[in-house]
Amino acid sequence: MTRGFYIGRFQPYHNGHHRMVDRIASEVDELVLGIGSAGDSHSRHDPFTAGERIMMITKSLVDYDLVTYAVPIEDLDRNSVWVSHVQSMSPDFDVAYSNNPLVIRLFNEAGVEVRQSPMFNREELEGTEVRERMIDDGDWESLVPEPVADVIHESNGIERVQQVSETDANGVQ
Ligand SMILES: Nc1ncnc2c1ncn2[C@@H]1O[C@H](COP(=O)(O)OP(=O)(O)OP(=O)(O)O)[C@@H](O)[C@H]1O
Ligand SMILES: NC(=O)c1ccc[n+]([C@@H]2O[C@H](COP(=O)(O)O)[C@@H](O)[C@H]2O)c1
Repeated sequence: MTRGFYIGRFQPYHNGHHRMVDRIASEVDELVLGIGSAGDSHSRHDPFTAGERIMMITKSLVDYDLVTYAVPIEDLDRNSVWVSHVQSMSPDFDVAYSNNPLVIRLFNEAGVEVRQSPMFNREELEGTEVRERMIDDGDWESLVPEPVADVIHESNGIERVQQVSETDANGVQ
């Protein structure tokens, strides 16, 4: 039995994340999705709450033949103990998945095996691109699994992203 751990901010969970999970699913029996920066929401960089991100992930993975757990992980000011913090919040795992150089370094230093994946269609499948399209009333829905679009509409997410991204009269965010 192998359990994996995949950490990301998932702001929002998009088709690039989904393709990575698809690939991970062929290597593990169970997967923990760590929802990073869990305390952050209502900003241009991090518009969605941990709860909304849990819904996006849970509904997108419902048809997978894989036991999944979504676990919110708040940020710490101390990188050197971050892996212990993650381990204290998550079910035990055998291997971590990430393409983020800091995350890879911290897990490796703590003796945890890390596997990377190729970046899938990174010109479009990037959280920043999805959020920019939301702000510009562009086609963001084709970049996310259908249940993610439903969760975002249900929580009036587009109106929120647009409003928190506005600058005030002085150009300050
Ligand atoms: N298109 C993609 N293909 C494969 N892996 C991806 C893709 N997009 C993101 N990832 C990986 O998924 C993990 C979580 O990514 P994250 O939630 O930061 O998304 P992002 O698209 O990089 O978002 P943002 O633009 O908001 O920083 C990281 O390891 C990241 O490298
Ligand atoms: N010291 C810390 O709190 C610390 C260190 C490394 C990564 N993280 C978090 O892990 C997540 C990594 O995900 P991304 O690959 O999506 O950036 C982010 O939420 C990031 O803030 C936190």
